[in-house]
Amino acid sequence: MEAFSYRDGQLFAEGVALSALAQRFGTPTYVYSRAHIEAQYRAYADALEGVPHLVCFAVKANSNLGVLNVLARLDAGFDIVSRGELERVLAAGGKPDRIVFSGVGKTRDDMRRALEVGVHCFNVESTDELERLQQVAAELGTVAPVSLRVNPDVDAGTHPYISTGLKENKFGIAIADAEAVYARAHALPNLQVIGVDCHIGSQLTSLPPFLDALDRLLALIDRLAAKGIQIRHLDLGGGLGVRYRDEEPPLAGDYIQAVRQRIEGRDLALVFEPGRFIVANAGVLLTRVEYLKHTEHKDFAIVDAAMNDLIRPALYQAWMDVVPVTPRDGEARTYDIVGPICETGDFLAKERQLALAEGDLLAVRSAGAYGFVMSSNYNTRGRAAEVLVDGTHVHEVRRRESVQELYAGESLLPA
Ligand SMILES: Cc1ncc(COP(=O)(O)O)c(C=O)c1O
Ligand SMILES: N[C@@H](CCCC[NH3+])C(=O)O
Repeated sequence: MEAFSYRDGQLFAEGVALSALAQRFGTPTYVYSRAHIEAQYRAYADALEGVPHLVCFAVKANSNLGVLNVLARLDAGFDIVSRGELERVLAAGGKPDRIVFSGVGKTRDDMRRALEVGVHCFNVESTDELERLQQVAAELGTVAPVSLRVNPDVDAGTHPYISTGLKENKFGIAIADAEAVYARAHALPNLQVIGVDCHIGSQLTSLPPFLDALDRLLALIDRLAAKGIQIRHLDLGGGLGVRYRDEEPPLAGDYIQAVRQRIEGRDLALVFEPGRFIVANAGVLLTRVEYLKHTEHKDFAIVDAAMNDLIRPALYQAWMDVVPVTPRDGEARTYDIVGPICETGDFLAKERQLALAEGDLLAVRSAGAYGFVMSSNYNTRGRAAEVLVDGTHVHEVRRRESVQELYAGESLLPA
């Protein structure tokens, strides 16, 4: 579904004009659509009907409590990578036994807390992590449910920074070593092997890499079964791409159908960890043009959002659509849309044809995933507000960071 659309010459988020949100909350502000988040979650959950499953939203994509709460109310699971994400999920009403804990650097403290609350599964990424988890679980007198994140060595065909399933990446346990590590996990008294998982990369726009990885994991599951190690769930991670510009990623329903066909006849539950797919197109970053600067070589629109608010263009040269909230008549020019930060890399978009005037509002689309969560205070800029639109209702799910908050917690040296 389209969460953001034009009516009466203005861009709306569901039933609310973005111009009204800018007036009420100021800019820059992230705006999310509840209906879109729900529809995207359901695209997974509905396609999985009839198979035991968990759709664990990857919290790293958007950890706003309001957003997590929308998903918790749908009984979603969550994929976390830190103690902070764990506490957020619990605060938002997520159930601990629907949480999978991923990440290559889990600390003892992370493990203790996750065991105390009773997460569904630890996705273990190395032998040393396995030994550490055994120790922590033994100290607590409990048993940790584990899955090994296997690196299947398939090329996800995505940006190298977000490709994770090749053997040169830091993630997971090489598939060639997996059987030995499973045997070790099986032998440790305070671990219970329940699953196998992989995550080969993000923003995948075709099915073959997913299915290739799946086939390798199924073969592994068979080899483990022959050794008496029963795998109960198969976690295929996240990674399903979305449309930023003209990509045509597979439909979630087709992806899941293809997976279901391949596991037919097996006694396996399915786990997925979608992040971007659920929230990317549920959000925009609303920003205002501060200045138009025309130089001999270029036209710049200097806006009040910057790379500290949305780093994807600077970090990955990601192309994100920028549209006027209230399109105006007049001559379009080719603008670079840049922020106020003292870095040449501080741009949101390059060479866009727009008719603009100072004070105009722009929306950076597809900003619901890896937007606010990757923001910083660089240049001592307060972080943006976040609001969630639900029909004609508006919830301020995070207020703008104040100037005072920017140095709270710091101190001068003693006199
Ligand atoms: C282990 C794991 N699961 C899930 C995700 C979510 O990925 P995406 O947002 O591409 O669905 C990631 C990030 O790529 C990840 O590292
Ligand atoms: N942050 C990346 C995705 C990273 C995925 C995390 N495993 C992006 O904005 O596209």
